[in-house]
Amino acid sequence: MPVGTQATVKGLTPDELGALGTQILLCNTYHLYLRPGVSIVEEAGGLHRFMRWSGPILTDSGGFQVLSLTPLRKVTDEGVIFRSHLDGSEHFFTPEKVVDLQERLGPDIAMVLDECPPYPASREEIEKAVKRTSAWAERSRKAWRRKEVTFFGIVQGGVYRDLREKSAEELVALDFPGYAIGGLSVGEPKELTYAVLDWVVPLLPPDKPRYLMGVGTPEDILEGVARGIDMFDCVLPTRLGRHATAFTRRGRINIRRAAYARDFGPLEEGCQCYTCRHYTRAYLHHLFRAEEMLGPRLLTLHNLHFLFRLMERIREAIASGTFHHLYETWLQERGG
Ligand SMILES: CCCSCc1cc(N)cc2c(=O)[nH]c(N)nc12
Ligand SMILES: [Zn+2]
Repeated sequence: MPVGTQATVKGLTPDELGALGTQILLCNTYHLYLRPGVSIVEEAGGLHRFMRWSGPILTDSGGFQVLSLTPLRKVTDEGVIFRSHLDGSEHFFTPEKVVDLQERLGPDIAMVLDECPPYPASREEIEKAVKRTSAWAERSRKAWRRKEVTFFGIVQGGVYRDLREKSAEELVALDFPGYAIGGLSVGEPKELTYAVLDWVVPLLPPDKPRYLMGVGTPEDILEGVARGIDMFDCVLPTRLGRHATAFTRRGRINIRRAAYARDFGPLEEGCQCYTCRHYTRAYLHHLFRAEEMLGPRLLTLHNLHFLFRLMERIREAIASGTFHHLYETWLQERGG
């Protein structure tokens, strides 16, 4: 799921996103609440009309952004007091308010307000966050009115097995249509990320979607799928694309490097994306050196295509019962 935080996947049009095979876009309640404001999106007829994207949209609740973007904030059992990273104005998010904001934005899937502690965090901090996250999830479930918007619960619990199991059990008891695993991809070692998945996924309903928030690289996606994850979001393909870094089967390349100045091959041999079918590494190298707008756009197109193609191959492999072969060969090739 490409991240389009402020109602745009940076540099790409909805037509380009559709042509790539994008399934769901992510937008961010925290950012849209601050700018342009929910009322303007509501007056436009909701997010799909405002940004001219007719496909599915998922919005994050903003809890994570408040904790990561705004230094001045206070978390209480009632909700989160924070200051805007734009103008320092003070705001107060409660689970009920965040449900209302998202019902007015009108995504297809919305995340309830959760508390995602930083990594590392003490067991006491994690315990408090799990308690709040479950209480807020229950309040969100009760405040949910508009059924065209599907709310997912978010499991927290840091890297403590018993707290992860407690959080999962309390969220599952609230019977959400889908579940996210939060509190990961916050700087913890990869082995711990995967261990948490081994603990939590078996506790989630097998017939409902599982969404691993904030992940990830091609390797992380394979590891996540191997542990039962269905949905991923990540800023990597777009953010790396804007900073001249392209995904390839053999790892990442930074196209600004002098080595590519006279390299007249495609970014990746065999890649069928628009960028690889039309342009050479030398041209992309030039665009970035010249700081031309087209450079970031073309690398973003390639990176998103690369991840979508990987997911397509994963689906095909699962359907044909050969996923673990794909998993083994991909990770071996990458020395992963
Ligand atoms: C647009 C960004 C979507 S994912 C943001 C995110 C990323 C990561 N890594 C963790 C969390 C989390 O624990 N809770 C919430 N609400 N969001 C998280
Ligand atoms: Zn390509």
